[in-house]
Amino acid sequence: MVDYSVKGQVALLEVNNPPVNALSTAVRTGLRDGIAKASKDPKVKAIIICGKGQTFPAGADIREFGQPPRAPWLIEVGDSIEASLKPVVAAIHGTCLGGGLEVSLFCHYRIAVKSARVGFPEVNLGLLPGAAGTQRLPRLVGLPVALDMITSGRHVTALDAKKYGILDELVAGDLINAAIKYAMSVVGKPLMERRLRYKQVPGADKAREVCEAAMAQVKRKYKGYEAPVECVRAVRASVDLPYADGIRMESELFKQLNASGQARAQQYAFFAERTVSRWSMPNGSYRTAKALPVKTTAVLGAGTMGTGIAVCLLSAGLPVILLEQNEKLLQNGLRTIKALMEGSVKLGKVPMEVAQKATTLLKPTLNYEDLKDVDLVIEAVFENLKLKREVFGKLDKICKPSALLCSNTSTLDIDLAATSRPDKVAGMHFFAPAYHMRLLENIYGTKTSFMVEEGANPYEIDQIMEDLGMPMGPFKVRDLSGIDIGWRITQEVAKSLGTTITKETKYLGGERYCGIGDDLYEKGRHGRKTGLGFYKYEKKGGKISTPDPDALDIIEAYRQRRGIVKCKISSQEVIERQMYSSINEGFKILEEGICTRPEDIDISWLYGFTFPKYLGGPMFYASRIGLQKVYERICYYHENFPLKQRDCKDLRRRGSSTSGVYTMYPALGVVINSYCDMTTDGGGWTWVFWEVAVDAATRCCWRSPPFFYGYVEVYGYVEVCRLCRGNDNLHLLLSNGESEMRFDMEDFNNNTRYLQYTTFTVGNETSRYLATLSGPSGNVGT
Ligand SMILES: CCC/C=C/C(=O)SCCNC(=O)CCNC(=O)[C@H](O)C(C)(C)COP(=O)([O-])OP(=O)([O-])OC[C@H]1O[C@@H](n2cnc3c(N)ncnc32)[C@H](O)[C@@H]1OP(=O)([O-])[O-]
Repeated sequence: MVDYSVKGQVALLEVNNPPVNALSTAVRTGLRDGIAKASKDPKVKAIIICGKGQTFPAGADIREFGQPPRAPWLIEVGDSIEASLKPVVAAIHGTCLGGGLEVSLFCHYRIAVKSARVGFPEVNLGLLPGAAGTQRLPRLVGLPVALDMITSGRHVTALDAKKYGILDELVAGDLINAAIKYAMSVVGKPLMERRLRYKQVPGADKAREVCEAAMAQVKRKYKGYEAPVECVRAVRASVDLPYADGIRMESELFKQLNASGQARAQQYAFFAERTVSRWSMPNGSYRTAKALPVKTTAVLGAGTMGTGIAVCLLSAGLPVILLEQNEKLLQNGLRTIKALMEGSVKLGKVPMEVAQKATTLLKPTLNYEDLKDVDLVIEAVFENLKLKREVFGKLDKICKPSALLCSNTSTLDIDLAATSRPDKVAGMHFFAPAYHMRLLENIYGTKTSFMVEEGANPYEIDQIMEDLGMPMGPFKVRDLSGIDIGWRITQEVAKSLGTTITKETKYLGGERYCGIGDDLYEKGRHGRKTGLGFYKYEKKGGKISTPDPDALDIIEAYRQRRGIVKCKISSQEVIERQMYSSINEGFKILEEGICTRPEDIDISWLYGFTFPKYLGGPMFYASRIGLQKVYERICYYHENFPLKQRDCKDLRRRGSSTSGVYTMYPALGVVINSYCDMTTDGGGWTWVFWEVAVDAATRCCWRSPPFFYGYVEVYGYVEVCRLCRGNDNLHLLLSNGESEMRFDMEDFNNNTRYLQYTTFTVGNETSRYLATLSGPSGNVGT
């Protein structure tokens, strides 16, 4: 894991743990032993620590966080590096992150290539740098930079890192040769002043103001997140306490965070994000699919979504033809794109050169003929089926046969596009703002406005959801995406059902219908674009929202017209009704096979709706609350606030049976009672092989992802079972949310079948656990 060699008078410790050289137990051991060996070798005058392959260590091995910690601790390894009597140089390339950056801060010198990046991303995993990073970085760069880096988790370029004083030198050409030369140049120089533990934090006299301002900022910016708050506390200790006490405090705070549900959720989100990229469908998977080349694109419609999508494509360096139906709309769209590009440059999201190039890549047109050679067309016209069908008809005639014809529709059936090339037609639903959100997906939202109908205030609902960590409440989102868009969608839905919406419509397609949006629409309150929606804005297209008594009057008039008696809805109920209906919908999506893994749903929420990562996503959140409890509350809401037109009084009874109960809420109940399947990853490995016996009934709820790790809920006894592939073996992790049990499967590398049969105790209940593994050459067994 750490390759040791001596080049002339320099010992080279090369971390060799692909893919990212994570600081696993074996790597930590290798570094400790390498330093000891080099220290004893009289030929060696200096030591270099670097990474083999693509990067310097990118951090601790995240997969080890859920396991009992194993020595040597990173901080002990670091202490031995710092104590070395021979100079130690960190030679950095790739990403030097988290524990990797901590290792480099124990070194006496740090040099890097220009393309390298450094950072402390622990905060994104619900943690803080726990191997002296919070005590050593401030000593090197001062509080403001340290606080910014540690609380934001951002990656810093090598150029900036040199400016801040993190790096001593940037080198060009071969890194190892440059490092050897550099190491020899520092031999004999005093090391004491290079040992950060002995330094004072620069600007310590301003510590109080700086830390208080940072604390206020993280509380505002990262509402609900624990880690940024503890990061500030730990950094402050670098000034308030002697080094050793600061380290102790850092360690305490690290342990506290690591044991919290938030860290677990954020680490789950990290791996879930990687899991969902390994998609698989009946006719192929990420392994077999070949990407179609897209060199030229076109966007139809220069409204809010069309311009956003154009900015997204231009920012990726793709040429875009923007088509509109008349010159006025086209010019409006061009102005919007220019303003959005300028805004993105100001926010540092798009480099200036990219924005400048975008002006040459954008071609406006009113003529469909100009689209004949493009590889990809994204239609973003009004949500009107007739119009969309017309557009697709034209595109089908004009565009080359290989062109992909995509629709940004959020609601219409893509199969209705009616072209001669259905295999080249797809839905491509961007989330607003399209140039900012990382998700291209479609998961249906919540049923919030029911609550407003019953008496809740939209501003309170938004505040509650924002306090939970959502960047925008659901009503601000509706104003952003356009109340007129929602209105058009429901008109189309009604049309497709052969009906029309009136002031009295209470159900549409058998589901409860809320007409508050229609009333706002009729008053010209179309959201941000008109300066009025649920909120009032400082101008048309403005961003500063303020509650508007006129909107509340419209809502109250609506209630009176409908004879609805206003009732009080508590914060807890707002959260439950928002979250649980989404969770229920998530289980329905799994049950219907639209998604195969809970991670797919969670990632859609994390990136589509900016769901707070510290909760992990709605499905993960459900697992933490406990499915039994979630299910009971769903039953309660279903009985008291039915979303469907028909009677649902017998839900509780039916929900406990395995026969399908497909009304709005009970999907969860159905999935609770399903069994976990065996699956294969398409590459010859079989991964899911468990059966958990809980008395007579086996109750698993989540299907395991067909890849290297997954989660399975075992109702009533164990919360999470996780199958992980470590670097050199396979293990299974069982957890009840507080403690975890690990089962190693050491025969994995020998491709032999392995049977593990054991008993374990969780919450005073003893269950039997049986797991069987087969390698590529074996058969699946149970
Ligand atoms: C007390 C000590 C305190 C220290 C705390 C820390 O250091 S906290 C840590 C602080 N560090 C961080 O938070 C850095 C987290 N990592 C990253 O941000 C990115 O991975 C990257 C920028 C390093 C590379 O991006 P990229 O797009 O080139 O690649 P990619 O993202 O697709 O990953 C490739 C594979 O590597 C895997 N893997 C990655 N990192 C780790 C890890 N640390 N561990 C284990 N595994 C890790 C990843 O799961 C994936 O595996 P898969 O799915 O193929 O089986």
